[in-house]
Amino acid sequence: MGKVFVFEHPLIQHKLTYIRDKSTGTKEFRELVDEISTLMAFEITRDLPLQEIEVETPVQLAKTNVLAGKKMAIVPILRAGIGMVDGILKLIPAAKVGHIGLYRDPETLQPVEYYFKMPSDVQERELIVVDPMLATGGSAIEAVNSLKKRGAVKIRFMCIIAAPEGVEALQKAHPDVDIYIAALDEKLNEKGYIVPGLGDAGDRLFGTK
Ligand SMILES: O=P(O)(O)OC[C@H]1O[C@H](OP(=O)(O)OP(=O)(O)O)[C@H](O)[C@@H]1O
Ligand SMILES: O=c1cc[nH]c(=O)[nH]1
Ligand SMILES: [Mg+2]
Repeated sequence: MGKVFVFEHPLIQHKLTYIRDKSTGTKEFRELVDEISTLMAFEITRDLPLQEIEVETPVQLAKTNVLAGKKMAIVPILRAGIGMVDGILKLIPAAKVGHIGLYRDPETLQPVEYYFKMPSDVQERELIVVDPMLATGGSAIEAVNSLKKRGAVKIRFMCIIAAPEGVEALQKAHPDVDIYIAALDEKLNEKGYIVPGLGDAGDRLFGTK
């Protein structure tokens, strides 16, 4: 079963409060999503492998660590996932970026894929699929299905707010995928929105409502 990590860092929790607030406008919402994504990237990279090298300090030779150069890619689910990419790239600047276009049909809540473009070596990369919202889990499950179809094997999923229903569904469909969350909310409402949530992440990021 995939592990679930909830990032309870005070800075993340503080910023989350302001993206939930309906009076927060597009500019500030976008900036906060960017900042939260950077903070989450700091937490998610805790297990990156290191290798020991030697450098000469002004005093003497020191054995010290550098990143071992893991191949990574960030995979935003369009549209809303785009809002998380730059914040993550600030900490992992060499990561490649693949895009999956998916929208959730408002009636059926089923995901509809309209775009897919990955780095050519996707099979070798460690992938972090990102989307601010994990609601029913349909979009995340479909995104991971599409990646696995192209041979991806190392996949993690990172979102800002998740509903318990979505976490359970994603764990069941893809038990090999660990899930990283800033806030695990109460439930879904009858329209499939996360409660209390923050509303429609894509609309709030891009000002389309
Ligand atoms: O877990 P689910 O029930 O599938 O819902 C979550 C999905 O819904 C939202 O996207 P939306 O369909 O609104 O598309 P958008 O990003 O273009 O606004 C959100 O960004 C997720 O991708
Ligand atoms: O609460 C929700 C659920 C799905 N998608 C969103 O953007 N928000
Ligand atoms: Mg949306």
